[in-house]
Amino acid sequence: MMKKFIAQVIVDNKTSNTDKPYTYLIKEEMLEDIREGMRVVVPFGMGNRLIKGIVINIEEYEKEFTKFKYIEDVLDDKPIISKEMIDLSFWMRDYYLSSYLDALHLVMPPGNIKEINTYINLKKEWKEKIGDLGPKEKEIFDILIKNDGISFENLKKLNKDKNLRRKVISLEEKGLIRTTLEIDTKIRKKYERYVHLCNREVLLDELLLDIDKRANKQIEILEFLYNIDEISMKELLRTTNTSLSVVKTLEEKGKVAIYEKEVLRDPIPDDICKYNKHELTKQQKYCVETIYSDIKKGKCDKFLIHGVTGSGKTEIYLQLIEKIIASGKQAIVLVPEISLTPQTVERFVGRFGDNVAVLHSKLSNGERFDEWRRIKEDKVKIAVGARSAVFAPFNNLGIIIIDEEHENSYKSSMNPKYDAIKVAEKRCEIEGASLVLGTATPSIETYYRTKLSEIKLLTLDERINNKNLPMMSIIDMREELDKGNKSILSIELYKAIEENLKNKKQTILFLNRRGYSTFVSCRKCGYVVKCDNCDVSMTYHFKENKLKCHYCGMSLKPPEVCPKCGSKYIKYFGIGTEKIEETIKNYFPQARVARMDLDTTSKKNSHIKILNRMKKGEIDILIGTQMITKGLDFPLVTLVGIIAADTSLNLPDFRSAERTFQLLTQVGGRAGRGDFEGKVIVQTYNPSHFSIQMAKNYEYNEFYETEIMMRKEFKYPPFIDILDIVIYGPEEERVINSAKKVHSDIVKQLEKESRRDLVENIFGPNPAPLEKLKNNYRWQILFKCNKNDLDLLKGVIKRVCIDNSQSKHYKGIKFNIDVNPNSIL
Ligand SMILES: Nc1ncnc2c1ncn2[C@@H]1O[C@H](COP(=O)(O)OP(=O)(O)OP(=O)(O)O)[C@@H](O)[C@H]1O
Ligand SMILES: [Zn+2]
Ligand SMILES: [Zn+2]
Repeated sequence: MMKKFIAQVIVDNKTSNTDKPYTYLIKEEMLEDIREGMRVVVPFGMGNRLIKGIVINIEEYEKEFTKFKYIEDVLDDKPIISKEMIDLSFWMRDYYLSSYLDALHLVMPPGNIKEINTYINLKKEWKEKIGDLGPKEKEIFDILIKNDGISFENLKKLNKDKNLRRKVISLEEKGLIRTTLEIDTKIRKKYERYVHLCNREVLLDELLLDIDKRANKQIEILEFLYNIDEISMKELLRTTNTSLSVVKTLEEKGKVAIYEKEVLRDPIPDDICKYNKHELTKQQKYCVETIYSDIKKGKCDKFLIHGVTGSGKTEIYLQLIEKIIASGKQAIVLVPEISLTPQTVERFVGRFGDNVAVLHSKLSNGERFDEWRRIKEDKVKIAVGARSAVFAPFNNLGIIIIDEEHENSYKSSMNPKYDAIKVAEKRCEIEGASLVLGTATPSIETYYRTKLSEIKLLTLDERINNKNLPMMSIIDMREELDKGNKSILSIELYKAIEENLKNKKQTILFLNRRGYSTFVSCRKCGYVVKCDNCDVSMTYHFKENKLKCHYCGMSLKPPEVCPKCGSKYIKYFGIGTEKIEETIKNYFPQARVARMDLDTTSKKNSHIKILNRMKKGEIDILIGTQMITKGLDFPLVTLVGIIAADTSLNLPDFRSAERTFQLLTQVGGRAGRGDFEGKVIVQTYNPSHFSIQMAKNYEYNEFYETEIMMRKEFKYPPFIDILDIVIYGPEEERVINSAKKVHSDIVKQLEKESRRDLVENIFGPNPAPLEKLKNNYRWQILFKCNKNDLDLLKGVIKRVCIDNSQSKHYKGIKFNIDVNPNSIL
């Protein structure tokens, strides 16, 4: 039997019963053109409808192959995804139980693959090289001359050459054309007019021969252009101080060419200052050298830099990256989305300039695609971004650095619900790169792995210039009430702010909440205003005098009297940043106060503006939520007040102690970074809690030891894995019945596998903590399982839920599966 080649293709068809690779035969003449990671057109289904897909695997095949169809066409001249990234996405699909398409989507160029095309542009110098072309190539090139910028697909309609693709590649190799991927979005590309000389081969005198000697401006422009490659029209007019009409005249005379050129949308502001290199401290130097010597030896190890706040971790990253790119490799830096502040970006762009691509969620689709392409085409060496930057399509990755590794925003809430740290680790293994995690407050899971020697620990226990960590004092708010102080500020915090203002220093006040007050309730009967769709309490917003649901966005006018008992004593409880702002302005009318939370920063750049004012010293007191905990480095901040530590302590989550410790340490770490001692004041109703006491004394190791014991005792990660299935849908009864069916099917399957022992660690089905969300009822089944059993359990869940999701039992029902969720709300 003859040998043939087959390709596995994932087709772009969004129903889950087609979510598997399909096998296609490759025509012999196509074999040389097709690679893994390229897009193809294939006949699909009964009617052989032509659809697009992506090749994930090519192999030889010797068995019966008559039942397979042939690939119709190849759409790319180069793979758009590397083999390594395909492997990474399949690993994600397996680990997080997602679909092929969802997993592939993450590693693909942004946007819809249907909208991506290869475009062909002439290079400026094509005239000089046209001599080398054979007759067939010449034929193709003639089409290109008439259709500069044509898509590959359209070129195919104009030229039926069987080897068109190879000829185009050859034209590119000969330097006549350039091919680029481009996305056909509705977003307009950005073009600018450019000018260059038509004929550069002649001497300048010859060029000026037929120009009137009195046409000074024309001569000046030609002389100017003679010495440069090309220039944008705007700049030409400015530098030569001429008008457009003069350039137009030269165009008519055939001296210069005016053409449109695409300029890449560049999301990085131009006014970034240079960020100079620091001479490393001994501890910093030790980190850089240890990690780099490892990399030089070709090991691809994992490191945790545990460095106290203000110990100069960023400088370590920067100097490591410098070495990595000098060796010809590339670097990815992940930072939490909310720390993608100008301050962070400035450090990377200020050091490496144009070599940096910045990826964040506020990019437009066009900007995102351009950044993706700059990375893919090796125009930049460094990508800085939030979670999804872990998929930056570098071809020769040397290092992935993850700053603030303890942050929960590295876990995605969309399918696949991946953890960027785990994915980074996997990617480093696949591509032979090193992984560096950094934080002042390592997550319990990561620190545990340093104890197991899976991750190498590097410690920085000193701040730069030996600055002291700020003094932290804990205020018992119950005692304040006993003393008759009903204000939200303790006496100590009040006095400290007053003093700080007098000394012309800056203060940060932190609150783990937003809005004016958390909820509205009746003091007489206890009624609480809740959202009808979501069954969660609604939040009162003072300025608009409205109640809002933070899940579905519904808003209401607050009731004047209690809807239930008619009493007038319906009242606003709790405090929010707005309320603090009001109180502070009352107490300190002379102070310049600003507030930073989701409400004040929803407009693009507004949060940058607030931080800039802070940097310039135009704000005395900054009030904020989570947004102000991370990465900020303002030398004049000497006082940090934490209004209520209890909000994080009382979260219904096994990580609440860890979160509280991290929060106090991180927020506290914003103080005293300059030349002045810092001070932190923590207000709480629970002052003796170990997370608060140990944060006060900066005792990370003690905190870790206490917490890890509890995790072991109560069976939590890192000792086990947690799996969470939420079953949801619009009809309550169907949801409950489905949840019960899922549960009993899983139990049956486990019995079949002779693993009844696993059943005792299944919790539920129960109503989920958020029982109703956006008109869906939600039930939940939780699993705690030993690491060794995770694959088995996932296999069972896959069979019971995913493979059956189209069955009639589950009509109108959806499953939300999360492997090691951040929280189970
Ligand atoms: N070797 C050095 N010499 C002098 N200054 C330095 C040096 N390294 C870093 N710095 C400066 O020290 C300050 C603190 O550094 P950086 O912000 O990187 O700390 P960090 O460890 O990331 O802290 P955090 O975890 O709180 O964000 C910065 O202003 C930085 O410019
Ligand atoms: Zn009432
Ligand atoms: Zn709602």
